[in-house]
Amino acid sequence: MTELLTAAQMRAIEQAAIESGEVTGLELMERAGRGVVEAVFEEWPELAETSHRAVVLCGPGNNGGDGFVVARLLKEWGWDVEVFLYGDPARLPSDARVNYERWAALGEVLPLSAAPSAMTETDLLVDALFGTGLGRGLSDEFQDVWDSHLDCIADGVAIVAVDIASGVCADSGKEIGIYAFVAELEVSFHRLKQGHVLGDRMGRAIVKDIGINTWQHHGSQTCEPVTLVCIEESSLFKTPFDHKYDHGHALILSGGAGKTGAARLAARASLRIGAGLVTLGVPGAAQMEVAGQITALMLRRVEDGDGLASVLEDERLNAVCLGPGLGAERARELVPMAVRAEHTPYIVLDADALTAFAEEPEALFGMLHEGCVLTPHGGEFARLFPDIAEKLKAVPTKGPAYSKVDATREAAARAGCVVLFKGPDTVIADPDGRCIINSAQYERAAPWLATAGSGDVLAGFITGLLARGVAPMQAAETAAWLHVECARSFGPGLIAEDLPEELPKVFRDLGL
Ligand SMILES: NC(=O)C1=CN([C@@H]2O[C@H](COP(=O)(O)OP(=O)(O)OC[C@H]3O[C@@H](n4cnc5c(N)ncnc54)[C@H](OP(=O)(O)O)[C@@H]3O)[C@@H](O)[C@H]2O)[C@H](O)CC1
Ligand SMILES: [K+]
Repeated sequence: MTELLTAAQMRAIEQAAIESGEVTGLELMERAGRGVVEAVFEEWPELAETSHRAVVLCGPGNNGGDGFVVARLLKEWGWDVEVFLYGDPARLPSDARVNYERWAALGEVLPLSAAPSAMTETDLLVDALFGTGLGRGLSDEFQDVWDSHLDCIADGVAIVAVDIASGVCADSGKEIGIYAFVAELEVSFHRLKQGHVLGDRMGRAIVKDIGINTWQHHGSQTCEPVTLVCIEESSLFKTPFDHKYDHGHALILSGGAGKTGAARLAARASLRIGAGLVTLGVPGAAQMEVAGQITALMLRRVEDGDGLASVLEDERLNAVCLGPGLGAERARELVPMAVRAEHTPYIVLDADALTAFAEEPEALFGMLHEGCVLTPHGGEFARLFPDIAEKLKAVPTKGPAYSKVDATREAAARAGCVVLFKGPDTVIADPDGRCIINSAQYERAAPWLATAGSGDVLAGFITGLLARGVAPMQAAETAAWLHVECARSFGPGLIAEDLPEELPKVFRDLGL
């Protein structure tokens, strides 16, 4: 399980490790600097072959301290290294100060204002200005250096950020202020921070171990760390002795004539992910249209709320999906029936089933229960949780900033069920605060997933897993992960119809 930490959690872990006597702060700083150099040579092997030039920008805290270690190690490697410091050396924290002195025995430290001219002729730029201690936006004093770093990017200079690019909030991934740096490579320590996978991050983040072995959970930390999705293949297995009813029966409600495509996509996805049976619930006017399009899927007429209530008396129907192509009016009538159905444990609400309650979200939340899963994209999220979306959208002036993790946790607590907030950084939270991120960034980037109907397929995947008896949180995370894997496996040219059809290949690759 890959944990992602906040700056406060990382500080608590570091503090606990130092207090336990396991390691000193100075040792951690040395390992951090060494990790950065190793990572640079792994990322750009040509830089390890001969000596080169480096410019190291150091800040006033321990991030700057790591920078002095990097400078010393590169110098010892035979490089030509120039170091620039923002701030007063006398005010550096003690470990950073020690490394400042160690560097000062080898070379000069110039003020940051002198850096731009050196930055025009470097092979490597090391951004060690600010890390997890970023408290506010960078002031105009940084403008020239920031402009020069843009020139470095344009010139193809290798740029590495120590921990995280300076000016980027480690908790939220948001840029604080206007002078946030960009780095091709970010080298974080012990664990990635939440900010490395939230937002539209550029570059690539990797983790270097700095020898902190124990997870010390501090009393001051109320939340367990967020993790990256980790799927359990065992929840997807079928045995030769299973009957189709052992894998549940999903009901996907469709909209009227001419609007049935989205529900059919969701239904196909539910079937492919392994629900034993999948039925489309359609109004009479759309029956012929749907009947002509389906084979393994079944069809039931669901005209209105009463019709749905009577269909749901069948206890074998254990998961219902409402939203894709449903239409707001039909959603307002059917959603209350579905969430209140006595024998139906699992409900997925997507698209129209969310938007239909934009005027009265509290009425919706009052009906929901722990078997429900909401799957909003950004727009739907803002309609249901306008105040939370407002906080998330606000331009931050200080760190740590309100993050998509904070927003999703707050939404799940308010709704009283699992909320899956879509994006390249899909965040999934349950009402207890458990939170997981499915990152489709870096090596898992899936740009072709942004296509019409892709969300309907995701809703169908979740519904299918719920029908199979997978618990809501795990169903949401497994579905989100498989959704990205299908897109990556198919590759360019992907359209939503391809996603369920790619699932057998993804399953085979998982060894199912
Ligand atoms: N956690 C670990 O295990 C290790 C972390 N290391 C490295 O240390 C940094 C975190 O160090 P820290 O000293 O806590 O924070 P920073 O270096 O990021 O920055 C703090 C100083 O910066 C000042 N600050 C903050 N924002 C601004 C700003 N916008 N403009 C100017 N100055 C700013 C802040 O001053 P204050 O006035 O706010 O108090 C501090 O002086 C972590 O990222 C790692 O790189 C270890 O070395 C290895 C182990
Ligand atoms: K940095």
